[in-house]
Amino acid sequence: MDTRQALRNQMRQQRRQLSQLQQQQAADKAAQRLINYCHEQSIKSIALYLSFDGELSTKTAIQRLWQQHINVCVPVIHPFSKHHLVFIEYTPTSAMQLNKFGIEEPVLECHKIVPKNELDVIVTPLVAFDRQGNRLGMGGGFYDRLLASDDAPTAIGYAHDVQRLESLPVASWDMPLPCIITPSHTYRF
Ligand SMILES: Nc1nc2c(c(=O)[nH]1)N(C=O)[C@@H](CNc1ccc(C(=O)N[C@@H](CCC(=O)O)C(=O)O)cc1)CN2
Ligand SMILES: Nc1ncnc2c1ncn2[C@@H]1O[C@H](COP(=O)(O)OP(=O)(O)OP(=O)(O)O)[C@@H](O)[C@H]1O
Repeated sequence: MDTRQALRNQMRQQRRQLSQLQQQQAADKAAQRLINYCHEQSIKSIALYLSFDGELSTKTAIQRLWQQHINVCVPVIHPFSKHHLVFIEYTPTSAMQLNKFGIEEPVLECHKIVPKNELDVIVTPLVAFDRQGNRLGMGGGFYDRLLASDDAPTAIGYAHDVQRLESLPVASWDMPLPCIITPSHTYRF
């Protein structure tokens, strides 16, 4: 198994071991940091992910973004373009289903698709990050592909503190992040 895959397994296990209480407290603290970031950057439209596999929960953040009338979108796995995502408007009344990975996503309705260049920021999930802002994801290359195009908006990371490492093995296609929010820090790179 290569180093990146070994690291993924190890870091995914770490975040899954956090208790429900730790998860809840982490989600609340990170949400406050994300709201501050959105105010500072005058964000009106934001993409987040819907958490699974011990990821830092976005639930509190999404509730608060809705209260502030910021448009929230979440990724849906593209039905036929392999390893691509589309972003769909997400509201308290969205009809939901599970995708092939067991992650919640809104039912894909074309008129709810938001082109990525209409988003002010994309909050990416990650498995690990390092002191330079490098990001290791689940291994599908979904976010790397998305962020490689010229019209992609700023992407920031959202993760537990335990997902931080000194340094990550970097691949040529990896897109480093300018900002990563954890429950206890807002890192700028
Ligand atoms: N919450 C969330 N949503 C997301 C992502 C994410 O990382 N987090 N993704 C970010 O890219 C995309 C999904 N990417 C994924 C890539 C691999 C696996 C996964 O569980 N792989 C299994 C093997 C599964 C299989 O082959 O059927 C594994 O590694 O154990 C899950 C999601 C889109 N949505
Ligand atoms: N911009 C791109 N264009 C085409 N293929 C890409 C691009 N970026 C990554 N890939 C491919 O995607 C695969 C997975 O990449 P990688 O292991 O870096 O994913 P990841 O960052 O962990 O996952 P994700 O971005 O989904 O969270 C690699 O085999 C790589 O070749």
